[in-house]
Amino acid sequence: MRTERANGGGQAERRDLRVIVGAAIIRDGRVLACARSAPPEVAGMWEFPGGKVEPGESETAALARECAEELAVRVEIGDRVGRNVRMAHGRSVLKVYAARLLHGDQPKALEHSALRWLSADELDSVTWLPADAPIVAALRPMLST
Ligand SMILES: Nc1nc2c([nH]c(=O)n2[C@H]2C[C@H](O)[C@@H](COP(=O)(O)OP(=O)(O)OP(=O)(O)O)O2)c(=O)[nH]1
Repeated sequence: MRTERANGGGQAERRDLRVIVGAAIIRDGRVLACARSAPPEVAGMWEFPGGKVEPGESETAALARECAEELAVRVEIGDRVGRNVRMAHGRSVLKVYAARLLHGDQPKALEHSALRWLSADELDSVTWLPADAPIVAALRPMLST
């Protein structure tokens, strides 16, 4: 039988659901997009920095950890961007949060093949991972032109 629990929003969520968090890091009206370097099926496609939330880890802690590991930056996590996006036949969910860089840190592509700061007009200039489409749409009005 499927085990369910109430999450903060009061909705039922599967206990075995894998949560993947992403950071929409915004600076001067642009968002940081990152090109995946692996695996081969998605290499060259663009995403928000982030990754899987580890057991017992909060979503914001996971984001801070992933941004440090992938980009060598410290971030402040803000509001959610867009909705929960179900992936992998419903076994995982992508949640993206707005974020800003702290202490003047400059992102370095430690795990990605490229980084780009995109304005609202440039959001469609890269090929995002398919699950990111509704997030990118929600992000557009948040980037000043
Ligand atoms: N980080 C990130 N992952 C995304 C996005 N969109 C999207 O579909 N994904 C998918 C790609 C992967 O299947 C999964 C994230 O897994 P990952 O392999 O990057 O996670 P991780 O850093 O924890 O990796 P690992 O420790 O397991 O190697 O979520 C996005 O915008 N950001």
